[in-house]
Amino acid sequence: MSQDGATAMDWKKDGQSTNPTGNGIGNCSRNGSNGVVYPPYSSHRLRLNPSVDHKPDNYDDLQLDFSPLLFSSLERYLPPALLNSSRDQKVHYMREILLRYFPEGERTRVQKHREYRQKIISNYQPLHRELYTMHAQNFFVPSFLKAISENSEESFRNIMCEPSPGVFTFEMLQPRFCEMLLAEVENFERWVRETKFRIMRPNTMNRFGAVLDDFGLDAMLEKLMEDFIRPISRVFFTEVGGSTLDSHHGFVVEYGMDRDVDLGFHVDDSEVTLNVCLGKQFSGGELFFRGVRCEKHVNVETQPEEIFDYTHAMGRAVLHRGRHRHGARATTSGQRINLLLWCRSSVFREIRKHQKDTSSWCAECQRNKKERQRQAIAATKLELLKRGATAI
Ligand SMILES: O=C(O)CCC(=O)C(=O)O
Ligand SMILES: [Fe+2]
Repeated sequence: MSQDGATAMDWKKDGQSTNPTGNGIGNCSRNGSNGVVYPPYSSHRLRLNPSVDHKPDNYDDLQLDFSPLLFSSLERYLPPALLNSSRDQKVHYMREILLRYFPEGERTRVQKHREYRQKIISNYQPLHRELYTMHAQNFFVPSFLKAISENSEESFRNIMCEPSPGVFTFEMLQPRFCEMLLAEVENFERWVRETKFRIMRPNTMNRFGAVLDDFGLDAMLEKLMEDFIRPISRVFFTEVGGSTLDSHHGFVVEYGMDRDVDLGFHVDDSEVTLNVCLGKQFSGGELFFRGVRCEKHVNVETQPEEIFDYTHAMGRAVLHRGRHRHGARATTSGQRINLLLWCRSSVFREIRKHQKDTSSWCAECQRNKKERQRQAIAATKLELLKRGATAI
């Protein structure tokens, strides 16, 4: 695939797709982008600040399509005139708002995915149960633990290299953890083969690999994001929602002779991506980076200073923005397995729908902005010179 045509790597979540295509410029998976029809525009609004003294109704006894707790929590944000109206009126008003954010098609898809996970979890026997809850001392190397506990830009910089702007690399996982996770993945794949269970692959560009969240590792990986990746992202990736990361997609990718060979040029469906090599023995498989781009500029040419290649090493992490265009070269011998954690911020995604200026992180937007400023200054100078000349 050409390195000036980056694919937006999607994350198929419905479990039914068996023919992923990584071709062409796709769209990131978001609310509203899956052919979902929104209810017509409505003037229903919530207040910015809650009425803290208001005691919300209880909705437990109603047959609702959203959690009763959601209604009780939302009630405090209703316009004051509605606070004392009937429960039915309030439900009607709040439901219409909720549907705008979480339409029916999306809810059905989430429900199906929940059932798919449940089916796996109730049948699959884990090999290493200690992987399923966060044991930081056993998982991470001491330098990483120290940097996280000190929780400052300085402590992070002490353990990190930034070989190219926005690409951070650091020692992270203990060899024993890597070995155990590899064994767990192998165990899961054996179970899949034996039971002929049809599993979903991690995204639209991988034919191999497994979604760790789907066989019980989601709680541990959520903790990994919240307690370890978010503090770092808060410092280095604030402008893409680094401090508000609130969901993740955790998976492994596998390359080798009887696996995927390489990975085309793409952007991830994430705000921040953590990529850690778990092993095993391999050659090749370098990651190549080619600059950060917004949707509009995803295929704009690479500047020489944006070219950066990275060689994976077991236990070493790479952290980058999801919109940092990248790909993986062919793994020429052996087998390479990497742990990927795509971290997302719902707040950032919501804000992005309304705020079009992406010059704080898209390198091309930044270049265009600087060029406009340069031209404006040049035009002002010329104007001043002309005025000076006519005044003489
Ligand atoms: O193979 C790799 O190391 C890169 C994987 C990757 O970029 C992805 O899965 O999003
Ligand atoms: Fe990626």
